[in-house]
Amino acid sequence: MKNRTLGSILIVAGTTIGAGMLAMPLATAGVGFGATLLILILIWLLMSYTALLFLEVYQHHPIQTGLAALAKCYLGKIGYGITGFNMLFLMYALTSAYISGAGELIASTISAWTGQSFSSVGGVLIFTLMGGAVVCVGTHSVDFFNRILFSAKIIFLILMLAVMAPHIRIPHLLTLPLQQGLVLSAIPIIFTSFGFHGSIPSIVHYMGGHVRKLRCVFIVGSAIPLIAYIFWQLVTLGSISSETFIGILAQKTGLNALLEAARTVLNFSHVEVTLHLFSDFALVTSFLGVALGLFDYLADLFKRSDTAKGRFQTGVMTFLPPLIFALFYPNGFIMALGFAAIALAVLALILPALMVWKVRKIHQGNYQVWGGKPGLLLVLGCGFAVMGFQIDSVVL
Ligand SMILES: N[C@@H](Cc1ccccc1)C(=O)O
Repeated sequence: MKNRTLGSILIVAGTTIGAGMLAMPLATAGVGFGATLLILILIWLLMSYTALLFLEVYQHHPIQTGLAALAKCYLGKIGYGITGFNMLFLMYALTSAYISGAGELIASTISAWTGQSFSSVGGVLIFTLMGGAVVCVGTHSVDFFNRILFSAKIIFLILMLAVMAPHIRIPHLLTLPLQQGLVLSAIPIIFTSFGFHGSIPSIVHYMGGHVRKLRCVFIVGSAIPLIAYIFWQLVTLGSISSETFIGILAQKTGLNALLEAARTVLNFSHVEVTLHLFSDFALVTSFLGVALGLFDYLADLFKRSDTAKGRFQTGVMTFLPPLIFALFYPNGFIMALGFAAIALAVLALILPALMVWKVRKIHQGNYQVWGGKPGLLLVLGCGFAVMGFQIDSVVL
């Protein structure tokens, strides 16, 4: 059983650390390290708190119950519909982000190899065909690739932090926030980076619903990304001055801006290569997990058969909408991660707060998360605030 606890902690940390992390320095370039650190800690507290709220709900249900079924039980048909819609929206937005991010990386690699500029449209098509094929072939192939890539992601994360650490310059970390607006628009991206809540049902199931162990899994599993993100922000904001970063962001967008900043400032090829490889692994592992979830969800929703023809049809439904998004918005990586925050705010904040509100009226459970009604109201308020910040940054 001990192994399962450790395994679950790693699943939580592994699902959380992903492509959102790559967008973080781009979103916080003008925010300054101090403010970023505060936001990271607050969002971690919020996200681990709501994972515990889900646990409080689960103690009254069989461990195989899914999120939508829980919502139906406490929030009726409307709650069920809203949850299902937001799950789809979240998975589509994330898959779109991963496809456009990976397309950019592939295009920049091919350009560097051939010495000729290769458009990100080509990169997007190559990635969708390859990644889509792996997912359509089935869960076994995803599991196989994921194990290797997951280990590579963690190794390269540590390696990348180590090679970038000597380049930290303290004055860069002391820069104060430039504009309040930048802080607000960075929040949805950081928020998405702490998301893992879609995996809560499978982890509760895997751990047999053991509340004490699951508490540890969610707290420790989400604290590992917090530590990784703090170091990541230290090395990126510490080695690249915010003026340089903003200057580069004005010319280039998305992931290429991050790589370009590393190239101009750090000027060491091994740093750039490590950063590039980490980005590849982070994108691909996030993509496989989320795209497989979306594929299975659609297959179930539209009752597609498990034959080659049925899987092909589901594959088209899974990948065509994100592909169209990535083709229309070649630099849509950050934009799509921001949109994901809207659906995640519903699923990871508003939904658990409302469910626990109802649960406490109906049942007398053994396990009750600390904080009472003010805690739940605060979570609800944060949910609407995150949605508001994202909508605001799109509209302005
Ligand atoms: N945290 C993930 C995104 C994610 C959000 C919600 C659920 C699952 C995954 C990332 O950074 O890529």
